[in-house]
Amino acid sequence: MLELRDITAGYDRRAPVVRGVSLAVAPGEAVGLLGPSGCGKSTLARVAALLHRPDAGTVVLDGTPAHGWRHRAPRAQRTAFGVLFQQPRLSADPRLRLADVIAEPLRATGRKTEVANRLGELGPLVGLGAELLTRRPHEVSDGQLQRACLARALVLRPRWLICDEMTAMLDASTTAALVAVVESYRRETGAGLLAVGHDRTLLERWCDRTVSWAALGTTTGMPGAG
Ligand SMILES: Nc1ncnc2c1ncn2[C@@H]1O[C@H](COP(=O)(O)OP(=O)(O)OP(=O)(O)O)[C@@H](O)[C@H]1O
Repeated sequence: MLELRDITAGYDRRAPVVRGVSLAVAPGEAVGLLGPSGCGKSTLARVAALLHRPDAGTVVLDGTPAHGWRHRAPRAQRTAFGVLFQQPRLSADPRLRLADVIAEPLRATGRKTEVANRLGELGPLVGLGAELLTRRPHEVSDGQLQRACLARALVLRPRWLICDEMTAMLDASTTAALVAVVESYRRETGAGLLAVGHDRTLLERWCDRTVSWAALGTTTGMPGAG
């Protein structure tokens, strides 16, 4: 179970963007979080993935409260998450070939020996052929780069996927392809999903249940901003 308990978070302690929000995702469950631009969804998604320390509240992973954030999170907790962001160009090192973007988490956790195998599995799964895997981010489209970022998110076989507007800049067919990859991974592994976005149709079709930001708690959300 991934539990967010009474989370308050933001960038200025005097004016948090997330206030007293609670949300739980059961193992294998897909939860959509729907809200307007600027309300704080991404901030909450980053808290859930242990990438942003909340000002107050607790993230509980399978009964164990998280204490460290980012690189200070225990490896077992950090690697339990695969995270996919809206803008792949901000999250992929521009100097790396796509194969190395995908393999980065394996190398960072001392699992170099698995690189060739995992690339052989994940490249075809996300629709990236051998030639594309040799290119750098500036030599591929946003959709191709997002496919690589999805493969990177899956490479350590996470128990939880956090997708923050992962398809916002993609066309309908790439969106469908990436959602299908996530769903086949979840069927195979039983991973849970928190998908954040503002596209109600997509989230309702994709997820077991969809909650709206307004129903989650008291926030200082700024509808229409951002
Ligand atoms: N690094 C930051 N420093 C300061 N303020 C930030 C930072 N990141 C986000 N914010 C502010 O926090 C608020 C919530 O941002 P957040 O990205 O969580 O919203 P969101 O609901 O995901 O929006 P969108 O759908 O537009 O991505 C916004 O008002 C935003 O300007």
